[in-house]
Amino acid sequence: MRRCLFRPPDLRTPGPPDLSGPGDAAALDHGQGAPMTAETMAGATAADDTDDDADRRSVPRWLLAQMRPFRPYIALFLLGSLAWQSLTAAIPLVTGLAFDAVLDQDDGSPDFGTFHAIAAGLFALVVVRALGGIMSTYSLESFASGLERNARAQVFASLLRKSQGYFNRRRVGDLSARATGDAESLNLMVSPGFDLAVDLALNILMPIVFIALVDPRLLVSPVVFVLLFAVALAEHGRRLEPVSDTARERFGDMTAQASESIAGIEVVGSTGGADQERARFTDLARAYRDASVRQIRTQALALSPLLLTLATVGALVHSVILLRDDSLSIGELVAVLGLMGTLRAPTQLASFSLGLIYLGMAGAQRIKEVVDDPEGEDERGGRHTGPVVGEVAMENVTFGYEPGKPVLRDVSFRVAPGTTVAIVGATGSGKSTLLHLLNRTYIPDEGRVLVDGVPTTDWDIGALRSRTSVIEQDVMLFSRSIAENLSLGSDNGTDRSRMEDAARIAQAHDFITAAENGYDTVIGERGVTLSGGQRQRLAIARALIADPRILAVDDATSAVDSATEYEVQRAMRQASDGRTTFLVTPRLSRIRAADHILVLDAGRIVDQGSHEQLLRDCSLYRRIFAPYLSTPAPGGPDSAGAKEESH
Ligand SMILES: Nc1ncnc2c1ncn2[C@@H]1O[C@H](COP(=O)(O)OP(=O)(O)OP(=O)(O)O)[C@@H](O)[C@H]1O
Repeated sequence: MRRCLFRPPDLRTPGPPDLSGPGDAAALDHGQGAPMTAETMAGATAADDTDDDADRRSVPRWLLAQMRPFRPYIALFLLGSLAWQSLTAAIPLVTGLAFDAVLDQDDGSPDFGTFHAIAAGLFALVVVRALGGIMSTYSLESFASGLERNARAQVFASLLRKSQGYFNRRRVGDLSARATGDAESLNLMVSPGFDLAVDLALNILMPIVFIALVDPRLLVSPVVFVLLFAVALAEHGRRLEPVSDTARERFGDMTAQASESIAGIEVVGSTGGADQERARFTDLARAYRDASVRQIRTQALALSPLLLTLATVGALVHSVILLRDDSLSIGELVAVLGLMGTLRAPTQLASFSLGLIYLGMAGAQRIKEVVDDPEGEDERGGRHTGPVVGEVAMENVTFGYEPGKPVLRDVSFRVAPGTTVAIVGATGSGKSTLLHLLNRTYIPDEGRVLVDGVPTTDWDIGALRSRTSVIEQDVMLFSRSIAENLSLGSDNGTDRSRMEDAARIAQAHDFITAAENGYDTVIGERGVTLSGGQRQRLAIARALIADPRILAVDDATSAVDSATEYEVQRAMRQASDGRTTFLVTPRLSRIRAADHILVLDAGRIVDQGSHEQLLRDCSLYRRIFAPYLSTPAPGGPDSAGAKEESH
């Protein structure tokens, strides 16, 4: 082979997608642009209506669409390969002429003049062949890495568009395996997979053309070989397809398990579940290894090398017969055997090439499942934009994470802008779920959520979310600088003074500036770790930078010490000032101070009103707060976890 392009997959370190470069940017645009998306989306919708086989058949079409932007690279690659292969096939022929010039002259004396001319020609052939090789290698590598990068970028972009419900139903590790390992399998499919396949095709075509030039009668052996080879290869591919699919799926399972264990490492450690996790991972790693070994074993069982040996013996016998009849010269015999020899390397590598192509197809299938899957696309978003004032209402809202299992039932309320609304209820009654409907993290199954009188499904998602902030129970911070974490998703985030103002309100400025690099301190992996209270205050600051009109706070301060809790509560109070605030909190003082309180019981609003009203009229509310009130109410304490403030 002219190049050694294959790098074992496990030795390669895929870098981050490089989106630079004009040609590549165009390619990426094409990969995600309207015409192709429409086409592929249409394909996906059709595929949903048909069976798995139909979906599998559409994978080559999807792949072709992905390859279309790389047509110039493909053309250069084919041209370079053609130059390489035709000149490689010509060399034995020219060498044969050199033999004839020296050995096979009628007068018995060698013709050195012709010999030197042929030698010079050979040198020129070798130089041109080398240039062809360089051109094809460069084009192929650009094509392969561009395809991988585009696929990766498409998976990532597509995941960012999916709704929360989509992720609830899938394993994060499996999804990231699609953006990494499966995208890489596309690269390997092209280089060296396609490269070897093109070599194979040209290496079969060229010798046949040149053998026909020597003597058409000698075509018998190679043509019979080609026909049998094609049949053997088709059968081989049929066996490779399912094992390749399984290998990619096992890779996804293994990655999903690894990422879940690492994400939950705290729980794994604290529950002593490390051995269990290790055993589970070992099982999945073994399943992946077994699937890969099965794939390679299937690859190795190709018949083509045996067929080639038989064909070469056939060509030799045939040539010797023709030589005896004086129909063939020694030089022609040398040329024919040389041409048959050029078939060896690609024939041996045919099953390897096919294996990579099938692995790439399996990877493409898994990538396509994400990219073309309309499920979870947040497409019910409308076009309504405009400033959010902050009036919020729910009208007969019913919602469940799974069909037929409603978590919220027939929820209705309406609050004016600037109202602070506390939501109380037993654990699991749907308090956090209600918050998630406000910024359309989820969409109700029935009924409507209205912001300023407009259903959230009619709002432009960006316009709605830019002025609606949710502070989650579990604060997610990225391993980036504090400043980058604070400015996440906010147009105002780059303004340092605004950021500092928000951090002051959130009671976070002091501990941020006390860190070695202040706002540029990197959190997590490579930087400092933060306490639960500090993380919460950063989340509050992050929410405030966006200057939201609607603030939803899922407050779980019970996990922090009382001094920190005091800081967090102070921050929460200031944050809600002048904003429509929805508050899920265990702090009685915060609930009592709310303008409006919703009492949830098993997903239904059983009562709503002010603290005094509810104490008077709502028995559930009284039961919840009985332990903290001077006059105990009948029924005893409830599990809502409300507690009196310590400061
Ligand atoms: N992502 C999810 N997928 C499926 N079910 C969920 C999901 N999140 C919550 N649930 C279920 O919905 C129900 C309500 O959960 P939710 O978190 O809204 O209750 P909550 O009142 O906020 O509880 P807590 O006070 O314990 O935080 C629970 O039965 C819960 O198991």
